[in-house]
Amino acid sequence: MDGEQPDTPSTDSANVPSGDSATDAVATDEIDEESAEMIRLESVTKQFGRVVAVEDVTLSVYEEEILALVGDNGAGKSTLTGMISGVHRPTEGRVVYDGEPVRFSNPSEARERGIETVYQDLALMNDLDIATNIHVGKFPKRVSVGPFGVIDWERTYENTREILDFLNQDIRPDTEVVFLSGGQRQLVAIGRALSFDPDVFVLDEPTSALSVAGTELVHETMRQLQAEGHTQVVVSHSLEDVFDLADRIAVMYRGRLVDVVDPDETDRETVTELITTGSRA
Ligand SMILES: Nc1ncnc2c1ncn2[C@@H]1O[C@H](COP(=O)(O)OP(=O)(O)OP(=O)(O)O)[C@@H](O)[C@H]1O
Repeated sequence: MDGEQPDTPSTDSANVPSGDSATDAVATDEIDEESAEMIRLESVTKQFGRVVAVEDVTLSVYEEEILALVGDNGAGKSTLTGMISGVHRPTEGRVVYDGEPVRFSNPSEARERGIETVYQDLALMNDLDIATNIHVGKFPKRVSVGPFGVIDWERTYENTREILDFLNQDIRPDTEVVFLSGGQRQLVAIGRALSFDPDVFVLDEPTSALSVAGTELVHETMRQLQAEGHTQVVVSHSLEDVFDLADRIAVMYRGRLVDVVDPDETDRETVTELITTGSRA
């Protein structure tokens, strides 16, 4: 807020909040020096009027990693991811994407650069089929006269078949979404994001409403996205999710980033403590 933080932290300090040497030791040790930095949030602050939703957060996201963002209600997770996905602009600080400072005005600009967000409320249209849900707003068109064009349904269904194949779903593209399980619906939402061919996925609570089987389906897909080279930032309330999936866990508390931990070297009690008190016991 007061600009005391340097604008450009060193690579070592780019993953951790300042002022906690124990934290620094954990967070820097686990970074693979070969990993390329995909996103760097540099001292970002976001204020809504008098509310400081995010305060002076510095955090890097590395290529092909799954970074989980956890924190209590109102901790600032959505606001932070919103600054990556173009929903919010930082009040202070900056976002560096693929080595270049960016200032997205809206999610479309982030999408153009390869950042795609999958929201928790899927907003799928139940009575329409999978292909339509995936392509709505961007149907492939056949050559036509005038501004409207004619939808190329053959390509629409072919594209959808390819996406469903990638997702290992043996479902017809013309299946109405109402007939799908919760997990499959979430995969359709991921499939829609996938159709933009992004480098980075920002996933907001992707399994919060799902059964155990649905959760596993989404986890498998996220692992597959990772294997295909995608970078993922996932907001989650579920420590089970986070410990199962994440390469690193970033913990927010009252707008601040309080720690970045390696799930293989941390237990759930420690992360719960960080979420609820902002520090380790
Ligand atoms: N558009 C907004 N206008 C005003 N205040 C906002 C706005 N968006 C978020 N806030 C406030 O900023 C703070 C952080 O909210 P945010 O939604 O980022 O937290 P969160 O960790 O995602 O919470 P949750 O887990 O409940 O979704 C909260 O105090 C919230 O009320």
